[in-house]
Amino acid sequence: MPELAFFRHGEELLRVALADRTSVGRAPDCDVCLPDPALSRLQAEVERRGDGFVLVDRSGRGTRVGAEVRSEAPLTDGTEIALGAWRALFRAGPGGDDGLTRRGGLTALRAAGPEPAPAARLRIRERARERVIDLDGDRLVVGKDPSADVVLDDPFVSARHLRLERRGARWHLRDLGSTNGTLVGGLRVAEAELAPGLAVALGDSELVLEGAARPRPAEAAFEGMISGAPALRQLFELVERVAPSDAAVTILGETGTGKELVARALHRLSSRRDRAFIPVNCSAIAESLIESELFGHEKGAFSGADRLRKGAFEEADGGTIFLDEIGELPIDLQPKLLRTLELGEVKRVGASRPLTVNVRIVAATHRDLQAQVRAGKFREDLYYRLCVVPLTIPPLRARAGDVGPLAAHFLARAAPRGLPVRFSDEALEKLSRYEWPGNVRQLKNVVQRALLFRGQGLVIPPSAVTFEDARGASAGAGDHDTLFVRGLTMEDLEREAIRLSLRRHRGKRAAVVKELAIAKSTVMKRIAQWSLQDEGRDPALSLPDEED
Ligand SMILES: Nc1ncnc2c1ncn2[C@@H]1O[C@H](COP(=O)(O)OP(=O)(O)OP(=O)(O)O)[C@@H](O)[C@H]1O
Repeated sequence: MPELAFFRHGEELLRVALADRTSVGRAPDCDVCLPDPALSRLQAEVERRGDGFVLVDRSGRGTRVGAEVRSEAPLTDGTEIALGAWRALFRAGPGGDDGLTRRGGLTALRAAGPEPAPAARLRIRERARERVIDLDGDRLVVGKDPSADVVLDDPFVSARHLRLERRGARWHLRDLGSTNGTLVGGLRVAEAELAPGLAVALGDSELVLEGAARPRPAEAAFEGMISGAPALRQLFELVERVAPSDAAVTILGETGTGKELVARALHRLSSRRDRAFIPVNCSAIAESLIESELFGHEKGAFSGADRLRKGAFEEADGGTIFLDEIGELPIDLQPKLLRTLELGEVKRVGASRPLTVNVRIVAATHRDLQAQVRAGKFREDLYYRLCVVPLTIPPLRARAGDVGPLAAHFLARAAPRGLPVRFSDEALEKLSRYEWPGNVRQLKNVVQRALLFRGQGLVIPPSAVTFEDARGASAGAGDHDTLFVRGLTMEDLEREAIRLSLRRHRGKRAAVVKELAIAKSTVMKRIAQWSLQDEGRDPALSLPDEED
């Protein structure tokens, strides 16, 4: 179910499931009341529109969504909303019945059957009295009425004030329309997931959940990344450790292993998280344009440069630049990048003076960079500057056990709303025997195709699981501009064409419309239909219509 997760000082304090309309503001009658003087009484509302959610500012001053202050903004998975000292993160749909659950800061595989619920207790503070009860059942009502499961002798508590409900290993609370409201961590809430240790205030009384599963703050940063494999979990821990520093990180791994997801997690876990994350794919830009793409150009610097253009480094100032496919960076440009790394300076093409920038560099490559150095294609000094912290993502074939959970995850995301499709045991077997040259990206494509090929049934047979030729639809190095058509439907092709174009143009819809010569309304419709909103851009800064 779509939800907003609320963070204060980096700690996730509560989650609120989104109804058709959820109000957020300072006033006590908001669904989520944030007692923050920087906010209006009614700051914003999150409204369901069609299949998606939109944030509508009600303060008249705009609400910060991602990097910009907006009066209205569609929300995509991972979009951040700044609310005074609070941050809210929109999650389109947390792992539910796809066999996955989040634990220990990461999305982790549930071994078999439902996640065992840790023994939870409820500490009840009522004026001078304090007691602790075990939460044995699945739900209980708290109120003044003698029929309530927990009866409070408090004149400011309503007869049936709130309900606590267990969902898997977690506890949710719902205010039952109480007169004086329910406050969690100082927020007035209608419905929220409870973090253990956090006080729930009702009237003059307080409830504290103890001993239940606690979501860790880093969880949001790895949003969308699935793994039960020990190697990947160790990597996640390393990411958490190096993220706060400004050290240059290079992520090594085959194509489609999730290098960009890790780069985004590094950014989200750093103090730069509220600034820009700018991805640049060095293999997707013509060699003649890379310098201006990275460093910008002055007006008139070359023919066609009819206006000044800031480069990616300037755009990323204060934030993070992600140099994907760094192994493809032309050798003659490498000294310029080295200079930027050493001095924090960039010089626009055609400029006489450099500019100072403060950018954290995260690079990635599927190539063996050391071999590139030996072959004279990559400068050794640049290699050492970039690889201060090398992070290696193992290929999918080396992560036994990840294929099943990932397939279930992608299936749940791709299946029409509420359709309980699943892979047959034979289909799963076929998936787990495959070598996955295109790694997780290829698996995602295979799952989407299997869904289309399954016919009418709810159980996907092995015949619907088809693989592309050895290189795969997206499996080759630097093949973002190439489509392999064998086994693809027209719909697959259209989706891939739009997806690749979005990646090439860093998510800019107007550029996609121009490049593909498709009507803007069609492009927007397809992006929504196939959930491509995040392609080519940082979801946290996702502002779909703004730049067009
Ligand atoms: N562990 C994971 N859990 C869920 N999705 C994943 C995971 N790893 C990768 N993906 C998905 O696989 C696709 C490829 O990931 P990503 O673009 O980060 O790979 P990459 O290594 O940067 O690829 P390339 O080298 O081709 O740029 C994306 O759709 C991403 O969301």
